[in-house]
Formats: sequence, structure tokens, C-alpha cells
Amino acid sequence: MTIIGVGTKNPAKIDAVKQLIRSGDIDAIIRSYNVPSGVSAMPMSDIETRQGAINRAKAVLDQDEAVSFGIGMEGGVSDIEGDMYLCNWAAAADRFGHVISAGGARILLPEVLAEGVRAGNELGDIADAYAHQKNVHTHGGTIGVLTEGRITRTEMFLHILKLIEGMYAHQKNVQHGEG
Ligand SMILES: O=P(O)(O)OP(=O)(O)OP(=O)(O)OC[C@H]1O[C@@H](n2cnc3c(O)ncnc32)[C@H](O)[C@@H]1O
Ligand SMILES: [Mg+2]
Repeated sequence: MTIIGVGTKNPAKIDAVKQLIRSGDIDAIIRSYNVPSGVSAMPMSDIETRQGAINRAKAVLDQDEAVSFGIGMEGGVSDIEGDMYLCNWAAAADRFGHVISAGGARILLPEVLAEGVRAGNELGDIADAYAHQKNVHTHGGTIGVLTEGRITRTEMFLHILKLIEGMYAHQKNVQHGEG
């Protein structure tokens, strides 16, 4: 039985790992840890967001020696020619120093949300005000609000985790000369 450590207490993110394990019939259990992302509370670029995911994945391994894989997930925003997009990254780290990372779907933020982020607020707070909801970030996420629930934050992270799990399987195949 593999123990997977997840670097968050946010149920929207933890559910993505749960669904990955269930859908992939993976023999693993999950433990979750509050770990520092090592980047700002509101990452403002792909570079920073990706780094936050990698930092969390590695930090999990220091929390508990029973954990074989650390998973980090981070949300942020990324500016493309003045348009602000929601961006998301995830990473997995093992005990041998290997790190696999991947990014997710991006979605244009309405100007009122972008302005709030540029003014120094965290997207989670602005999304709550925008949607007249509480804790959007632990539920469907901004992506859920902006797509009328068609894609939730959990589904979006699940997609990224499937990419990472698939890349891990591919790397193992290549190592065994089957690639
Ligand atoms: O507890 P953690 O794991 O930190 O989860 P979080 O919801 O704070 O998420 P992140 O730290 O990864 O995201 C950085 C910031 O961006 C916000 N954010 C990112 N994606 C979001 C989304 O889809 N919906 C709402 N807020 C989001 C979040 O509230 C934070 O203020
Ligand atoms: Mg956070």
C-alpha cells in the first residue's frame, strides 16, 4: 500500500487526489498536510504558481517518512498581453529526487476579478464577493463559478493529476525498455 501525501487541507484539491486513486484503481491511501508553498499567497505568474506546486510536493516528504509520493497543487494567475488568466499547476515528488509537474486549463478572468487581484487581493476573496458565495476556493473554485459548474476546481486538478500519473507510468515504461 502506497501512502500519498498531499500538501494542502483544501478539500477541493484533496478530492482530486481521491478521485485519481479511485478512477485509476491505484492501491494507495492519502494523508494531507498543511505545508508552506514557499511562494506568495496569490501567485502572479506561471513561474511562481508552478514553483508553489513543486515546493509543496517536496515539503510533504519532510512531514512524514511513511509517505512515498508528495503531491502539490497551486492556483494562481498569469498575465498574457494584459489579459489575466487563472492558471493551475500540480507536481509530484518522490524520495529519489524525481519531480513531475504539469499545468492545467486556463480561463480568462472577467476584468472585475482581474482588477481585484491587481489591487493586491487574493482571488479566493474576490471570487466569493463576485459569486455571492462563501469559500469558493474550497468548493467549485473560480473556474466553477465562471463556467456555471461545467468544470470545477476538483475536475481541473484531477485532469492535471492524470497527466502526471500518466507521465509517471510512461517514464517507468521507458526505463524498462518498453517505451
Ligand atoms: O489551502 P490551499 O492549498 O493553499 O488552497 P487555496 O484555495 O488557498 O489555493 P492556492 O493557495 O493554490 O491559490 C492561491 C490563491 O489563489 C486563489 N485561487 C486560486 N485558484 C482559485 C480558484 O479556482 N477559486 C478561488 N480561488 C482560487 C486562492 O484562494 C488563493 O488566494
Ligand atoms: Mg493558499
